[in-house]
Amino acid sequence: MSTPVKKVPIHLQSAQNRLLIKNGKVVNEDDIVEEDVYIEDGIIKQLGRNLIIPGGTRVIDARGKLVIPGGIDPHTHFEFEFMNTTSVDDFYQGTKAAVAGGTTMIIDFVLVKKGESLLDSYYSYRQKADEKVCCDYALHVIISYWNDKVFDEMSILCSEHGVNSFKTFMAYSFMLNDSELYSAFEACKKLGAVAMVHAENGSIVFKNTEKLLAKGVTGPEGHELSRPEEVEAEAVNRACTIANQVDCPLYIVHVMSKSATIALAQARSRGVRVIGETLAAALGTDGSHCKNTCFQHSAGHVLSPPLRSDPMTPQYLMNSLAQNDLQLTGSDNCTFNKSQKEMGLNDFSKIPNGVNGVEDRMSVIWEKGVHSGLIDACRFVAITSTTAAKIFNLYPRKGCIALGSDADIVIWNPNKTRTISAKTHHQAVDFNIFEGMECHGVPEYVIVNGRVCVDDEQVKVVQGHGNYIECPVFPPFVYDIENASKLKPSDNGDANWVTQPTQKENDRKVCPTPTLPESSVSTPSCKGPRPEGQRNLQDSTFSISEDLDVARRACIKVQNPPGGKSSGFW
Ligand SMILES: NC(=O)NCCC(=O)O
Ligand SMILES: [Zn+2]
Repeated sequence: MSTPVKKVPIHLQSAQNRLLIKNGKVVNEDDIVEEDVYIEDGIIKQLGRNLIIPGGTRVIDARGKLVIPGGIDPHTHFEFEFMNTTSVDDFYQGTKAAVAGGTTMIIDFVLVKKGESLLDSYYSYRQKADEKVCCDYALHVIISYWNDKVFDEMSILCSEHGVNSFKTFMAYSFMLNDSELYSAFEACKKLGAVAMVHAENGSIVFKNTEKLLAKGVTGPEGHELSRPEEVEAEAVNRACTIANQVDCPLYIVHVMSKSATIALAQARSRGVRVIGETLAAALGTDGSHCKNTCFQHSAGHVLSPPLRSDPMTPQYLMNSLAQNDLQLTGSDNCTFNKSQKEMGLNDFSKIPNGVNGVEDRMSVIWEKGVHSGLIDACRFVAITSTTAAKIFNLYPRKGCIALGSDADIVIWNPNKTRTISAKTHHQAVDFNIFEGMECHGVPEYVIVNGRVCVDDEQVKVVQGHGNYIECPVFPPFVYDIENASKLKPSDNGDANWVTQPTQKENDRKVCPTPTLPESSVSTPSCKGPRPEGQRNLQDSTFSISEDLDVARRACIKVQNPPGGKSSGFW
């Protein structure tokens, strides 16, 4: 006989799904507004001061803190079968770590082995991920070979499965040649999908590797020697040329060097529609690990393209993000334990490529970008969340704090610090490339689809809480720039595209007509019966008193945040 579950009265059931974030500064990519955020059933339902909210709502006081859109990491490789092994962060541990660090959505890559079906590979990823993910996720699909059937399957993935992006490789054994890249980009253009590319000249890497090994260079230092900056920059330039020939917008993953950034910026200035992503790894570490004589340490930093030995690279990349020469950041989280890295003990080309970053990306970018004064909080939001949402056609559902948007929100305390360590991180991997880095900026609360999954720094994720998110084709921000620039989140909670409101309408949204003081409409308790074994998800302390005048005074829209406004991505 199964255990009976007590029924909860309907009004108490929904109280568990209500949340009010009070007194914080809401940061979007284009402004900072002092306003409260009311969430119900996973959706942002009200914004402003002195909101009328139902009794029993949990209240989180965000005074002195920033309320930002949850991070979107557009580049992870969880349980990725690669270089004769499998990455150790799976969809549970990987998304748990993501949430712990303030990322509320990830986009992973479906590995399609040469000759295998794209659809079958997609189904197998869905099967692996759906039951494990702690936050929402979407999927890019890898194109590792080319023929007509590949196009047919791409088309089905786009029309029936919400895939709107395909990644090609110019390196590794599954790289495409130029004519295959041409066909793959042409296909993306036809389908309205985002073409993505890993840009390194794989043929040169192969020849260099042979030469280095023959000369007896077998240690991890051989990794960067075999893939120097110009090998990355050449591929960036070639990929831009091919994409431009077929008039296909292009997304270059993990731009890791000055030379590659310059090649990308030059292409952009010629009018090529190319988007550049860089990594937390490249912004937070430099190539100094190459000089380390400890194999584990050096091998732990091996990824492709490599971290660069030029120590100015991280700052150069951050400046490029500030100036919009690069547009967004990912982690490329693809983690291997020390024992797996040892597969390359006698041959650097056998060290599984990949590092961590999904948990620490937000903190590292805050530290190196905002705390160091190179970017403002708005640009931080753009490069960690909003731009990814726009590119993959999820905006304004994701990537912003607006009426009708998903309640994927982080309460960010810029005054707290934490020190990164493999001993305390939530990832499965036994190494952390940011070990010992002190970061200002701590995600104190992380709300995923309306549920508090980091609660006063305590991680309380639920396996399977995340959903697969379908990404529609033809993202306006990639394919229809003129119209996209007129679009913004709706004012009525519909999360649909609407034209820009007038300033008056905007002010109304920001400062709704003051109503009764909150203390007179809220119930100072949310405790009540709940089903056996089920916690009230939104239980917490409740602040009763709030002075109306203070609340009114606090309703200030910051039009020009310090450090300047952030810009668009073309
Ligand atoms: N980047 C890396 O070294 N590993 C993951 C696979 C890839 O994206 O190249
Ligand atoms: Zn990758």
